[in-house]
Amino acid sequence: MKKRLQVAVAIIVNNDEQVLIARRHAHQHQGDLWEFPGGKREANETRLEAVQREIHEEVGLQVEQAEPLMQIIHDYPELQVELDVWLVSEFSGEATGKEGQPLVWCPLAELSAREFPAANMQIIERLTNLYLV
Ligand SMILES: Nc1nc2c([nH]c(=O)n2[C@H]2C[C@H](O)[C@@H](COP(=O)(O)OP(=O)(O)OP(=O)(O)O)O2)c(=O)[nH]1
Ligand SMILES: [Mg+2]
Repeated sequence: MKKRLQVAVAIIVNNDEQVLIARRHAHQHQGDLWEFPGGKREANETRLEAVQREIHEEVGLQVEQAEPLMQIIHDYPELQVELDVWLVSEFSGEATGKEGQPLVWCPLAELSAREFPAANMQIIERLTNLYLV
């Protein structure tokens, strides 16, 4: 059986319609690709707690309010991921790459020009429809 990871992912959009993206380190799974910040949910936490913790740990922001956007199950050759995607409508703090990862506030219209893991295709489509159509 392939391993399945439950991953909390945050779409953080600022007032200039830019989305926070981070570059995954080369040695990580899906390395060198861009991602929406997030990570694996721990056994003792809710989905919301997971996204709040991951965002604080990785980019130093406080998630004040978030709504579930979509869930994606995607099979990579080596593992399966379940992305639990949240739309963060309110946050505080200044984004910094707490794990040394490059961060970019990327204009929504330019997201599709970046390389993301295959599982992210649907997210980018959804965001394009939500904001740009
Ligand atoms: N964070 C994030 N992970 C993604 C995205 N798309 C995608 O396929 N993934 C995959 C890559 C990884 O297999 C998994 C996330 O794991 P992770 O490496 O971020 O987990 P983590 O933050 O808990 O990291 P670690 O403590 O294990 O180093 O989900 C995305 O947009 N954001
Ligand atoms: Mg992570």
